[in-house]
Amino acid sequence: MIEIKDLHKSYKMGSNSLHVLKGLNFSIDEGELVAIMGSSGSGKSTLLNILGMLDEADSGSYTLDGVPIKDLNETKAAKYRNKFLGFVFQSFNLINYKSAMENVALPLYYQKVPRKEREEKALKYLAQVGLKEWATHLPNELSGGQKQRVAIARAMAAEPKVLLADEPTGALDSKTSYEVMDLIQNINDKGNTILVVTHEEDIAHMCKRIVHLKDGVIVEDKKVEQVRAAQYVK
Ligand SMILES: Nc1ncnc2c1ncn2[C@@H]1O[C@H](COP(=O)(O)OP(=O)(O)OP(=O)(O)O)[C@@H](O)[C@H]1O
Repeated sequence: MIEIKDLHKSYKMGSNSLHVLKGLNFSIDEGELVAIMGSSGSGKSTLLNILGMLDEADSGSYTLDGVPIKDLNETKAAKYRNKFLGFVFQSFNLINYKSAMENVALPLYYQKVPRKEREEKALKYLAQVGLKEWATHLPNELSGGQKQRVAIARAMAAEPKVLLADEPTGALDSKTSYEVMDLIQNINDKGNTILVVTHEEDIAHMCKRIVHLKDGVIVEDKKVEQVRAAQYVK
């Protein structure tokens, strides 16, 4: 599903350059649930932004579902991104003046899905994250965990093959974090490929594989022998 080879990324800072990703290699198969771990500044978000086609590497290759990303022009890249990738962020990124249902329906609006169909779909995805009865509520009437579940429903409504989650539990207490990870494990069980950036060990151990970044290089890439079921950690 995802293959990167010798990926490099630097940021220019005046006359200096900060080499953030230093030749990363890995491949991720369809249906994997992978944690990307590392301390602050190790390059996790930079990597996720490149995988999410929100940023480009300086060199190396990135192939998504068999297509080399470099070969796509801007329009094709945007279409490809919308089709294949869903995003979840630490700060939820919901639109405050839109209801939970309208937030979930938003990607469908951009896909030009007719109104009735997108409302039905939005309700279906809200129901899947256990929030159907909250459909008409605004984000500020929801708890942090509920907001993140709306954000996950919104990402899933576009039916992406790959879900990229950047610190999805970073703003949540432990109990709520586990509820969100339980949802992520359930979505993965249905076949979606999911990458979760985290710096929390216990969250990483709820994934099936951990890729550990340090100073822009992969220092460890291991299968989790006993994946923790988030459902039972309360
Ligand atoms: N747009 C940018 N311009 C300049 N430097 C940047 C930019 N984005 C990130 N950096 C720097 O690149 C390094 C890696 O940042 P990145 O956000 O990828 O790390 P991270 O592992 O996700 O960190 P955190 O856990 O704190 O979010 C950091 O030193 C950061 O300051």
